[in-house]
Amino acid sequence: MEVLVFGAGSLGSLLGGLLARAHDVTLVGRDPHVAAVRADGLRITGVETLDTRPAATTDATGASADLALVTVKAYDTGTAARALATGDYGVVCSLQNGMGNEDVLADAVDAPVLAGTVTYGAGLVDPGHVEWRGRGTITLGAWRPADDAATAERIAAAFRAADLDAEAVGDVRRRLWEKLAVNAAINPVTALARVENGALTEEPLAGLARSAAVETAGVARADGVALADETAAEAAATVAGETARNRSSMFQDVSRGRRTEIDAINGYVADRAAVTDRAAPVNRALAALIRGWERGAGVGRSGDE
Ligand SMILES: NC(=O)C1=CN([C@@H]2O[C@H](COP(=O)(O)OP(=O)(O)OC[C@H]3O[C@@H](n4cnc5c(N)ncnc54)[C@H](O)[C@@H]3O)[C@@H](O)[C@H]2O)C=CC1
Ligand SMILES: CC(C)(CO)C(=O)C(=O)O
Repeated sequence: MEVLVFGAGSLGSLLGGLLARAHDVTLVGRDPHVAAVRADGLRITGVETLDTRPAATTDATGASADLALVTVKAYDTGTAARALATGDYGVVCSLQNGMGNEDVLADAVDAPVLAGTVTYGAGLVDPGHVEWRGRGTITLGAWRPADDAATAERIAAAFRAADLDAEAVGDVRRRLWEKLAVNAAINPVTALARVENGALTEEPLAGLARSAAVETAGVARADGVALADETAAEAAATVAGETARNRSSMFQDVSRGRRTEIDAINGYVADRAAVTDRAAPVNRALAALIRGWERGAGVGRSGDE
């Protein structure tokens, strides 16, 4: 299968490098990483060590592939969608955190759209070198009713052919909302308190994280997705415990003075709450605090706004 990975950062480089074991992969990213991959190939270390040679480019204009995976940060999805719209793809699949990405892609591209959640962990350590930080699962599903479920099965099988753990599911919207509840609970709280994920398993932060997750579940239900309060709260608590020594991606972004994915996480929950006439004071406050930090830090909002 020809696979184009749009967003060759941490996750895109890991998945692209692993997929290159079985497929014809092109990474779309930025220099100096792309230049390093073109010159010397892509090195994966960590869980396994692997040297691969996917193709790499900084410009996807007019490209084509059987599958386009989208692995940019959520604030870059609009740019990715516009670039993909100039090409020809059999399927487009978002593997990003947060909500709203699939709708942006579906509005732009003339192809079936899949949504996915990923629990693999990755970090770009140097140009041409990605660290594989944790095994996980890729869960895929058709985004719109018109996006055939058999397509999700076929793409999950393509991941498995490259020895990745992947499954197709019929309830991908619920899976995305559950992951959203986890991220809404863990990411801003750890970023603001500057603590590892494990700090959310006890007070004084456990109650705050739980409130964010439960509130997200209520908004999901108002949006037509059956996510119980306790399922969301338990998912957040379980992930915080299982990733106790991790710094969440938002904590890492804030520590490095980089823009966060707050708009697609707590910001999305607060926006959907407003549309459905619900209050979401916890998510709204967390979003305001992180946006306030971004503004104070002068973190660029040059992406899609
Ligand atoms: N890193 C991880 O372990 C995981 C990340 N995720 C999610 O995956 C998404 C990506 O995360 P990361 O890989 O950590 O971010 P990242 O910032 O490391 O990678 C994104 C890459 O996309 C590139 N990019 C953005 N716009 C581009 C454009 N127009 N043309 C070419 N390249 C472009 C950036 O240069 C960057 O290298 C996020 O939504 C994140 O929440 C989900 C699960 C695990
Ligand atoms: C699940 C969690 C919270 C793990 O750190 C994550 O997805 C993130 O950091 O963005």
